[in-house]
Amino acid sequence: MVPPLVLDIDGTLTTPEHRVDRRVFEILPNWEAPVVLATGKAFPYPVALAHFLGRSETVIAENGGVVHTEGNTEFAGDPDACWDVIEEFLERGGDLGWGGRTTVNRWRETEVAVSTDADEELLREIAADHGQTVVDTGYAYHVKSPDVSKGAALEILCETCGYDPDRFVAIGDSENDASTFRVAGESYAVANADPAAREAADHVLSAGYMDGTASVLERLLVGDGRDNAAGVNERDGSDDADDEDVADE
Ligand SMILES: O=C(O)COP(=O)(O)O
Ligand SMILES: [Mg+2]
Repeated sequence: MVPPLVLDIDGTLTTPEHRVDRRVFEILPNWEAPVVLATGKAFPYPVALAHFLGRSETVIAENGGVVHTEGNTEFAGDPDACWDVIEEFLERGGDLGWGGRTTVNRWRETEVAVSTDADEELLREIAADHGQTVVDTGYAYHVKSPDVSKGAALEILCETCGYDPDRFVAIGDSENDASTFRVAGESYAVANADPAAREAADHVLSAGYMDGTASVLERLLVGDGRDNAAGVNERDGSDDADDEDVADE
């Protein structure tokens, strides 16, 4: 029996060129347990991906600012405060980036995404002054409420759906996945993960992007069990035989 999954999108289900990897459409449509897409992207993106996978729209978007399951959508965060941060950031010479009018924030409901070309120090200073925080996902700086996270959203979603969070296997690549890793029963950081994700994960994979994710999913499918899925070395440095999927700790 495969476990339920909570999967990040950018950097985890994608290629290094930021495209959704074809294996997502080979493996996930028939996964015989819940699949939760948990992303920093705006709400429509995981909904569309779930739809085109032929799966239920059970998604976490905007770093936990949106929790959506069939028929129930919950929002968290303070978008007005986030936009106040942006207004002051622009007044003080900051730039949202993205080359002007884009869809990056068009459907975002609870936070604001700023290009990683922006003045990070100024953005962080102003966000703190407004009681907000900045999360760097490697794809964008997200100005968001500090008490909003993917992990907190997973707990809400599990409560709503009657799932046990400890049954979930989580895979991700950046600091916005660390809270998910702390809630899920088992967690994997792909090789391209940032230090925060690597530190929070139970296992760090030697393969990056969807190569790493697929190595875990394929192991779970053949019934290696969660203890022997890719990333078999426990963080406690047990002397399991090195697995080709596991980075040297
Ligand atoms: O949109 C981002 O900045 C990151 O998205 P992700 O959480 O799916 O990696
Ligand atoms: Mg990611």
